[in-house]
Amino acid sequence: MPATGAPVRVSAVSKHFDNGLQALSDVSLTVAAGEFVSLLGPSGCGKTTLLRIIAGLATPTSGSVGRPTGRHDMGFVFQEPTLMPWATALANVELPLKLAGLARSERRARAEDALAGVGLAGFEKSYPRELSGGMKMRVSIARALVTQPRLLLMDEPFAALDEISRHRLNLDLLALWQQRRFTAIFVTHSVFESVFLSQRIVIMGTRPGRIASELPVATSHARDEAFRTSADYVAICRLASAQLGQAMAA
Ligand SMILES: Nc1ncnc2c1ncn2[C@@H]1O[C@H](COP(=O)(O)OP(=O)(O)OP(=O)(O)O)[C@@H](O)[C@H]1O
Repeated sequence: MPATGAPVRVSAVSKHFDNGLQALSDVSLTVAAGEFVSLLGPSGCGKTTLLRIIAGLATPTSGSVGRPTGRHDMGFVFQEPTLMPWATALANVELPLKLAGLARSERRARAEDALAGVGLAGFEKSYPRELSGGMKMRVSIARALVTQPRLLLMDEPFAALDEISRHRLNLDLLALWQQRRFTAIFVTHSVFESVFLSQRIVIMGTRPGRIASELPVATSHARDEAFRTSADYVAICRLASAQLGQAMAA
């Protein structure tokens, strides 16, 4: 039985780098257990810095973060799939379980399940060089989900993919989220992607990086391909674009 999502609370976080640059100013954000939230903003507004602070990969200069603390509670997907080129898809997905000391037979079974969950059954023995960009990203997602994390952090995971692959991965990610209900925080530059995927969009502005506004994606439309051409989608994209424009102008 997969674990359910865990809440995240970011309280008054600021971040100054050693070179004097202030990347984040007084950021507070609560993400409910099982919620899907996008961080949307222009380049340099501190999205990655905020995600790294939430992940515990960077420390805030002031403020605090509450997140699940178990060893396997968090999965991370980066823009680059960061796979080991010398290892098969299966071995790549097994890695977190191997590091955790799971027995070979169990980790193999769980990694096979995770690969099947992202539509890659039959590709267990493939090497990264034999896979398309979209398939490599699927392996990366399977590796992040193989420990059944309660929180999945994603930093522009689909930005380097062609539009068709990106749309397909959007749908597959949503299907995984609907099955497992992990909490998801998704960084993107794309208004369209943020509206398609999330329940709430947190819009960030620059100089210094901060939260400018929040927009609930209020729709009862199913998140399928038809949503992309629905009146709700178009209206919410328009609102998100306007708020992003305001955040960048402020
Ligand atoms: N280690 C660091 N030292 C100094 N400045 C940094 C460091 N890491 C990031 N920055 C700066 O902090 C600011 C925020 O960077 P960050 O990568 O979080 O933004 P972002 O919104 O994720 O941008 P992008 O969308 O381009 O990835 C930028 O001005 C960046 O140059």
